[in-house]
Amino acid sequence: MRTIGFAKGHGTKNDFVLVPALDGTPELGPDEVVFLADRRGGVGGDGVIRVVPVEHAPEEVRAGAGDAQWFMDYRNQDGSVGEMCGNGTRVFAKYLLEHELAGGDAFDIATRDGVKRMTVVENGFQVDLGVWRLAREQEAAGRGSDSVVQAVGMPDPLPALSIDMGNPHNVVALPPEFDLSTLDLTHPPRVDPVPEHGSNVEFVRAVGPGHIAMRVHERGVGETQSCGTGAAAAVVATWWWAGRPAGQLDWRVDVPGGRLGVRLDGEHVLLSGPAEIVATGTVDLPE
Ligand SMILES: N[C@@H](CCC[C@H](N)C(=O)O)C(=O)O
Repeated sequence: MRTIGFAKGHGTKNDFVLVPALDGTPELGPDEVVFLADRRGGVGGDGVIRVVPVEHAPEEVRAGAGDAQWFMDYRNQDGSVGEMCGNGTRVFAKYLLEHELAGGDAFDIATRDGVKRMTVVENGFQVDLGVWRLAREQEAAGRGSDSVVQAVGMPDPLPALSIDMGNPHNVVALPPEFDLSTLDLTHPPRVDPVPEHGSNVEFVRAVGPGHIAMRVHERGVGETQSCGTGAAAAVVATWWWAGRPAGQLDWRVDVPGGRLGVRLDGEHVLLSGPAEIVATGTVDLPE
């Protein structure tokens, strides 16, 4: 039996099991990730994050790590690898500071989507998520959308926009009067065309100027209380559909687990919000 240390944390209730791997171990296979993320038989979380010194990161991460000292090795609840996790970066940063593995008001962390700059801010952390991209620019520019999404509780399939935030998203806008709580996200939404590598899907409703509400169905997880890269994609899509207004660069995003801030800074997207570590302990991995 292998006994490992863990911490449990969340960012707007998008929750993670953090596993310190300070000498590069433990490695975790998909079954061990599924066990740790299991809310009944394991610790429980939307994802599992290993805290890995960059020198023990995979070669492709090390090559682009710059000055970053730590690699956020993120896995989804189903054991699959995710390139990026916006809420995860803040919880990871909180863990590093609490354990004096990082210091100061700003530092870099390495992810599978490159280096992310973390800054301590009043309500938690801000992360520079990097440059957003339309996944199918020509098609989106022509039609205003490039895919169609249908979920249980939506009267009809609706056009959506595929956005690359380092990981894949499809954002669908619902009418402002639509009650998001009527969606049934226990069933995965259908996205057409079917994304080659799967997709996170955001259901968005405008609340007011610079203010949206959303629910999200995450690839490899199911519905979560929050998704940082999803909030960023939702803002980008809403702003893009609105004709890219220069005066509307700061956004609030209400998610079931709380509120996130998103700032559009040139082509970069900055995400801010809280991060909490709520427990630490040890756990025995099954044989
Ligand atoms: N919750 C995350 C995104 C986690 C990864 C996602 N499920 C994927 O597979 O792309 C966030 O806060 O960004």
